[in-house]
Amino acid sequence: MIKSKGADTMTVIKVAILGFGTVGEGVYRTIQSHAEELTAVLGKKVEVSAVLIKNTQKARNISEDVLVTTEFAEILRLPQLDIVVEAIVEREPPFSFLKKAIERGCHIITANKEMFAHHGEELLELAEENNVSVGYEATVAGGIPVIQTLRQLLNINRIKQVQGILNGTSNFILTEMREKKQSFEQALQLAQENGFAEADPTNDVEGFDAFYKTMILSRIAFGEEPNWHDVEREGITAITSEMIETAEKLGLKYKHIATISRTGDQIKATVRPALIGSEHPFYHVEGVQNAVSIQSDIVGEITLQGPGAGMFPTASAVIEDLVYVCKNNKPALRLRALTTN
Ligand SMILES: NC(=O)C1=CN([C@@H]2O[C@H](COP(=O)(O)OP(=O)(O)OC[C@H]3O[C@@H](n4cnc5c(N)ncnc54)[C@H](OP(=O)(O)O)[C@@H]3O)[C@@H](O)[C@H]2O)C=CC1
Ligand SMILES: N[C@@H](CC=O)C(=O)O
Repeated sequence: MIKSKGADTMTVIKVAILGFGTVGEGVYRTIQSHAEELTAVLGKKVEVSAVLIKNTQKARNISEDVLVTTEFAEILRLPQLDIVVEAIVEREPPFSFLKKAIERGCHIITANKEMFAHHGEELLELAEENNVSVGYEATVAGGIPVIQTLRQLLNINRIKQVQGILNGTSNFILTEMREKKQSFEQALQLAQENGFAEADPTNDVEGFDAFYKTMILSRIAFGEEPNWHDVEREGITAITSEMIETAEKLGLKYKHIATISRTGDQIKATVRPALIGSEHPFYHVEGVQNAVSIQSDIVGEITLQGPGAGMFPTASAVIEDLVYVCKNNKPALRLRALTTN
């Protein structure tokens, strides 16, 4: 049993969740299911005060004392608001919402990699000016704590290369096609039913989702991104069942792999399918699992693996960010400065 302080002497951390789909609902449920742990770690109770939605016709299982609204302005008018968690889709309106939240003095946490790849720098700068923190662990590799690993635990190591399976939907589809002989369409449908794929799965299967995640990782690992136009990006739509079967007979597997490396002052990245053999660290990474392999000068190679999408793995990343932003009540960490090899 976790010991917590007396509830009545405690102040409360008030949270708004923007979006109540797979991720938003997962965060809401996790704040409820892990209330005791949150209170023990933070010394304060965490309470969801408001949820932003779009469609008022959907039935939702949300407590009656939570403000459920389609108007972000209503959330901003709440008398106390400490953290805004964003789990919406696309760049706008999420970017505008988060800017307003920062200006109101809230810490922000986002799972929205498309928005963050485009506007992360602006949000980090604004957060610094407003003395609040930004959590974005859920933008890359679902439940794997790769951002905090790079940001907090590999500060002195000079990173040479980061490689990853960064899209859970693509890895899930390729695995289903190989192991269960499912068609691409059947596997995609299953990925959607499981909440892995985006509502519009184009970004997943055409490699854009992995591309955005790669650019976010590049900023953290190398302090900069390659020119987006120079990055070779390809999804998995050209891979047929026949190609997968032929590869399997040769002991090979198709995996969708992102690679970022630095040679001298140049950052290079590719996001594309690759045929790999059993010697590759990603050969046994199957289904919705993601993996990230980091090569750096002191430690050598580290590979992190875990669920790359889905309700609770993503909620895990958000909830750990919640603790991070509360404990680091100071300007957001600047991204890693470029070091020379
Ligand atoms: N699914 C996953 O495994 C992961 C997703 N992500 C990212 O998290 C974000 C959310 O993903 P996910 O939960 O899967 O998406 P969903 O499609 O399941 O949910 C999106 C939610 O956003 C709400 N919404 C959409 N537009 C607006 C708007 N203009 N104003 C208010 N609410 C809006 C929807 O409202 P309504 O319910 O009313 O329709 C819905 O509740 C995305 O950016 C995604 O890329 C990151 C990691 C993993
Ligand atoms: N649609 C994404 C969700 C997590 O980022 C994926 O499949 O990886």
